[in-house]
Amino acid sequence: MNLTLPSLGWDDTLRAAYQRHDKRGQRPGRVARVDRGICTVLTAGGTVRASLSGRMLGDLAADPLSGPCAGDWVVVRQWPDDRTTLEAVLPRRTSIVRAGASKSATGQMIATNIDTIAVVEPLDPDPDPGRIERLMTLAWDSGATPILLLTKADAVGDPAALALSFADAAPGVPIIPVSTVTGEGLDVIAEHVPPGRTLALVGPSGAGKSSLVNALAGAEVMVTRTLRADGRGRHTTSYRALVPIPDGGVILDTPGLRSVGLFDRTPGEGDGLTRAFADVEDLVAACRYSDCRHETEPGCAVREALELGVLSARRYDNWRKLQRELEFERRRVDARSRQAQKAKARQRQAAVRRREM
Ligand SMILES: Nc1nc2c(ncn2[C@@H]2O[C@H](COP(=O)(O)OP(=O)(O)OP(=O)(O)O)[C@@H](O)[C@H]2O)c(=O)[nH]1
Ligand SMILES: [Zn+2]
Repeated sequence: MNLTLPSLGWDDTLRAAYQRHDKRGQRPGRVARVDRGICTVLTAGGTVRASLSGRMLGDLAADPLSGPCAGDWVVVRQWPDDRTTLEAVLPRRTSIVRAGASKSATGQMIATNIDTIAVVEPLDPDPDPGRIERLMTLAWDSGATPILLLTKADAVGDPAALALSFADAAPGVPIIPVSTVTGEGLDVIAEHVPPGRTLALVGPSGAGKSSLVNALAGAEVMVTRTLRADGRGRHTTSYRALVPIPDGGVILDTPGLRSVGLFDRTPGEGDGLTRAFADVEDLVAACRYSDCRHETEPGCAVREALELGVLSARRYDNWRKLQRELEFERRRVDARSRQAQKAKARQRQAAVRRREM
């Protein structure tokens, strides 16, 4: 099995974006991983390790999210002295950002250019619908198409019935019971990742993500052998980050992706929550008052659905909780960007004063 650029997702849009970078010594590639500023990039000519160009470093200082990240399509440049630098990041189709855990206002780019994002939840022990909803919010926000994988289907009596009972937690999303023991559902997952497409798995530790990656990759040994054949086999681990599915696309699997939480992609939008809770949003739209707080107001469609049991109290409570979390995150991000703006203004004033002296 050969890893070609098209099998990794290289297409006409990317080709067009690459055009202005198309010079001698430069070529496109896809980032498999980033370790302390060194990027492992898969190119048509093999795997290369690239450091950031001066301009990329400058861009990065101005906007931390502009830096290369696993999944990015990039331009690398080969220098006569055999150094390789990363010159540019091509436009991203989708991205997963983790809310800035500490100082940053912008958050951290975790993975990009994902087409299908699988929320992975085990059927055994009991699945947690709240966790599914949380990750669905993240999945919708990324711009990729979510699917829900209920793993360890072999460990429960009636996986199909169980899957149905979780339909509420993920409206509008394909729900696929899978087992790496019996192989159930693996072909269905593969259908969601045709050649050129990228799949990412998110879910709790122990949900069975590694087992799924191995089962989907199937021909893991073959991949390793191909790597050795091109003489650059020493970076085999890099392929753990972008794993090809035979006759299909690739799986992007990074440690960062495995531990994502909720985040706020674009301050002021929170679109993922709206989509993950499309049913609740529909109810809200049907409330008599547009500023309904769904407490004691007459004509409240949300309360009515709760009383009728159409909407579960659990799901409703989780929706409110995630809303509060996003609101908190948004305020935090706003405060940080205000601080950053003030700091910039002070720097500018100081510069002006220096010139005037
Ligand atoms: N019965 C059953 N067990 C499974 C299945 N898939 C995985 N397991 C078991 O579940 C455990 C966790 O599987 P992993 O694939 O390591 O889970 P993970 O999500 O990668 O966990 P992290 O690496 O911590 O993120 C292992 O003991 C697997 O053998 C399955 O389809 N059926
Ligand atoms: Zn209401």
